[in-house]
Amino acid sequence: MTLQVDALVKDYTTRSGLRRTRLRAVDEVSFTLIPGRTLALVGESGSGKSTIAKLLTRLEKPTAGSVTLTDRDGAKVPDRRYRNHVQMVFQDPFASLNPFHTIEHHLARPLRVHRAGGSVAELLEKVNLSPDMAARRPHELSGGQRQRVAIARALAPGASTVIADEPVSMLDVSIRLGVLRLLKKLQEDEELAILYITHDLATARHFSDDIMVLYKGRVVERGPADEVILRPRHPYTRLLAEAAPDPDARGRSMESTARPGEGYDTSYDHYEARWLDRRAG
Ligand SMILES: Nc1ncnc2c1ncn2[C@@H]1O[C@H](COP(=O)(O)OP(=O)(O)OP(=O)(O)O)[C@@H](O)[C@H]1O
Repeated sequence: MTLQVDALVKDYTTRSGLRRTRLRAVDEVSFTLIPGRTLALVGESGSGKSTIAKLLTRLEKPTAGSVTLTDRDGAKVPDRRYRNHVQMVFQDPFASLNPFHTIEHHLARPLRVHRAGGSVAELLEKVNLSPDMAARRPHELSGGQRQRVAIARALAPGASTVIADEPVSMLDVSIRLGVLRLLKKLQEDEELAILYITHDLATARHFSDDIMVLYKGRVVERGPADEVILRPRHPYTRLLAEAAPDPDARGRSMESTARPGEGYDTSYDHYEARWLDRRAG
């Protein structure tokens, strides 16, 4: 399945007193989500990222432009099947699961409704959770485990495309990497197409194939992840890149200065976790 987004526009009208003002939240945005690839959508607060997510998941209607899902043969997927294929993982794993229902309930329902095949145990295994989690309720799980359940629930209807809107920003820094790695693994094993929405350039670089930078509703830059980060062309991307340190460069300089047994562990994991930690603090 391929999700083709063409010249998408979303205008909002706001009122203050008698005055009505129109705001173009998304301005002629086009991109394609391809199986087995992750595209990062990066931009500051208010740049239009969540509006794009709402348009792709059909929570909102576009003012202009189109979103089309096509199968392997290039045939358009009918609207009634669109929702099975395009699923969302939200920022807040606490709000997105019903506290009164077990994990079993959360996962069995979409399996049944969409007759997608597979079992709750298989879904849990895909997201690296043990089968005994099924009997628990959301409050008995950690934030990371809940987000894994949210990902499993997105997969349950047989999703081919996942829109992940800041999927780790509310999680404890120590477990963010695990959840991002899981998404990466699913992208590869399940041939998922992922739109990774974030304001964080460092994780966008490491977990995405391509990056698209949004500024005031417009795409100002796009390309392979490394290229966008290392050779940003647009001044706004440069600003973002300067604000986010380059982990590779730091790793190299640490290696060259630290003697064996002292200083930092330069392995990617530790570095990234520390770096995320620092940002959070
Ligand atoms: N329902 C709405 N009515 C009016 N304006 C809206 C509405 N939703 C979003 N906007 C405006 O559209 C613009 C884009 O908002 P959006 O939430 O898509 O940005 P964002 O990049 O996702 O930001 P954040 O990272 O803070 O979530 C903002 O100026 C916002 O105020």
